[in-house]
Amino acid sequence: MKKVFGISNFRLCQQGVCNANMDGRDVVCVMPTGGGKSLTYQLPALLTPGCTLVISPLISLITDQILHLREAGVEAVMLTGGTSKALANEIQQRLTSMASSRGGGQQERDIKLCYVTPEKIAKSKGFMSLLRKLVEGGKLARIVIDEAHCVSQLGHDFRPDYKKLSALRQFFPHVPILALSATCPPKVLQDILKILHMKPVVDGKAAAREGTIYFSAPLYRKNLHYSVLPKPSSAKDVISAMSEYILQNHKNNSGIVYCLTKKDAETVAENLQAVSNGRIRTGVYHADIADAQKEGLHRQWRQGSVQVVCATIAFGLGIDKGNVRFVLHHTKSLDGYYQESGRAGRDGQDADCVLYYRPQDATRQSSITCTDTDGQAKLHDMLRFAQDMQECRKILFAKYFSASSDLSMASWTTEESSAMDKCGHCDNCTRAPETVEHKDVTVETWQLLKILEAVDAQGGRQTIAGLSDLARGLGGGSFDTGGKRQKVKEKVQLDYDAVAGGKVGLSKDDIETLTVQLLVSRYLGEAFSSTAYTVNVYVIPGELALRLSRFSRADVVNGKGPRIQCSFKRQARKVKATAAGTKRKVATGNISDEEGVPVSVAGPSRIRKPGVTKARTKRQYQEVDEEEEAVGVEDIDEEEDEDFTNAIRMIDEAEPSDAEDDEDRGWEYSLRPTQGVAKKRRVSTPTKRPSKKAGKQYDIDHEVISLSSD
Ligand SMILES: Nc1ncnc2c1ncn2[C@@H]1O[C@H](COP(=O)(O)OP(=O)(O)OP(=O)(O)O)[C@@H](O)[C@H]1O
Repeated sequence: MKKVFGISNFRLCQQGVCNANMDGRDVVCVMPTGGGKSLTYQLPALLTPGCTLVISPLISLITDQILHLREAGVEAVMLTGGTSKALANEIQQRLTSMASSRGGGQQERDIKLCYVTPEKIAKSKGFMSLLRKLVEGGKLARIVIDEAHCVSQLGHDFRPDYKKLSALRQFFPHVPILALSATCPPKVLQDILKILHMKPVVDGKAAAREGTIYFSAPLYRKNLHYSVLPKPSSAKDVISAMSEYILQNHKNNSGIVYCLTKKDAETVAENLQAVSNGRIRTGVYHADIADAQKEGLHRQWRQGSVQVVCATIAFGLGIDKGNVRFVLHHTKSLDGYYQESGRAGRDGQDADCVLYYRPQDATRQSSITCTDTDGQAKLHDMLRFAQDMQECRKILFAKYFSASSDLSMASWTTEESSAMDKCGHCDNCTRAPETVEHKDVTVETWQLLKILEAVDAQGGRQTIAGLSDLARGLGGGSFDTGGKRQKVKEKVQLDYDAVAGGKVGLSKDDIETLTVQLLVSRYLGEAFSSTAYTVNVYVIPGELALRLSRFSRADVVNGKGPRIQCSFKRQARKVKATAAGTKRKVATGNISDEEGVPVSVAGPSRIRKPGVTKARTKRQYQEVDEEEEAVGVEDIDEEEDEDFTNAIRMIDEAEPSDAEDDEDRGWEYSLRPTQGVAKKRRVSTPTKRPSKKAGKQYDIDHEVISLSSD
């Protein structure tokens, strides 16, 4: 370990996993991203005769591992769709000669680790035939399945070809399997065992000879400092904020900016470099970037000639660079935020994981996930997390994962602290008290509900931003009837006193923050209107609205009905946002300035009017290994072939149909670019009345309407 990998001590459960591996056991090992899973098979691979087969989901991940191993002088190879035919033939010849060589010892030229993508197992009969020869020659030491949660549809990264890995145990029943993952809730664990035909888990302390040993390490990484920063409304200002953040806090540090779409990644990379006058050197990484370019960028980033990689999710699994000091995110799912933040601080040193958020993100994301109930629930989890200015981020993650994935709270317990102990170093733990105002906003909530009821009664509807403006009396206090009842849209004057006992006395930002809180707590709901061009998101009274709106204003003022509390961000003296790149006080107190005065980790709270945005996103694994049949082994065993084809067919048939052709998985929503249309052009009038039920989709496909981000 010291000589080859330069590592002096084992981390977490590495030693146990290595030992179990050397004992030829089936093992499932769950360690956080960056925990050190690779060592758990790379070290045993060097210490046992034969070749260790590693199945890994992405070419980028494999390339990275090969790079490391070659640097360490380890005989490691990869066989993927991108491997040239000549090289593939050479590798296969080496493996074939290993298979036929006598004796159990090791030869100098033996391939110790062979990395493949799952497609190789699923589709290449020749390769399976070669594996069989290795097994017959006693030269297949173990099979490692990295990111093993990809076999399960219950996990967040299901990949159809992973399911076909069940053929491995069928064909090679005596080769030990090591399944590795960073996120593996109990249901997913059961799925992994079932699909890979691994034996049931046995007690690790008194492990019977047969059975899988399960190792898990705490998910909490204390060197990662989570924070949510306010995101400006215009794309240009977001770039400026990021540039400022990087130059102030991480001027000479490597980092990643995760973006929702490929286009976003390109724009952010270009603009970040431009806005910083070239001081921040950026690169772009997404599925459409050519492999050679990806490798080049990865190399430059590792060497430090590129400082920041602006990337989609494609730049993720297995990216191993120790000194990543910051990871910035646009709003996305909590799972994604957690997973991708794991790229930071893998060397154990402090790193910042920043989420840029503004309440208006609710609208953009909602328009993407409107047809997907699961997606909507996840969005609300994210909004709750982002808006929370009190609870420790570590505890929020622990609660979220234990609820959403049945991960036990104990997964967050470490030797030093329990899962429910505050981390003491996230933004909420270090927030200066004067930068947050906790307020009873029951009356304001009642007013908003009453205003929405009045708008709804006139057939109108309001976006988050529109409601905020209307509630404060902007635009002369009038609203559009929306043309849902009448053929022609009309402006109607809102009688504030009669409807809501006056205008709402909160700022625009505060109303937007409150609106999002009311959305996630179901006092408000969302309605979507799809047009040929976009999906618009409106707020409507939610399923709990009547609990409050049935009372009169006087009753509410006098304490009747539920009480609504909300936290609002307040302006504080501007300081460096977080401190992984600067001084950090990792303690229970607040961050202090030079004079010891507590200061905020939050930026300015003012949020400007949103511009036009496009709602498009695409999830994950664009980098699927397409070609597999091309790698030719001349002497394919026909009988084996047939068995193999049958086995794969049976697995295929057992799969639910929705997983079949889902190579570029996940959900996708595309939006045609919209111009800043100033005026509404009415083609016809929709006939349906809006429902008060949350989530109702209006049928206005035939209407052409003007578009804004909301
Ligand atoms: N015991 C150790 N001591 C010090 N550094 C270690 C140790 N084990 C692993 N590392 C280093 O930690 C980094 C992360 O390791 P590795 O890539 O194996 O993580 P991982 O668990 O596979 O993460 P991911 O899930 O993101 O792929 C590597 O740079 C590795 O060299």
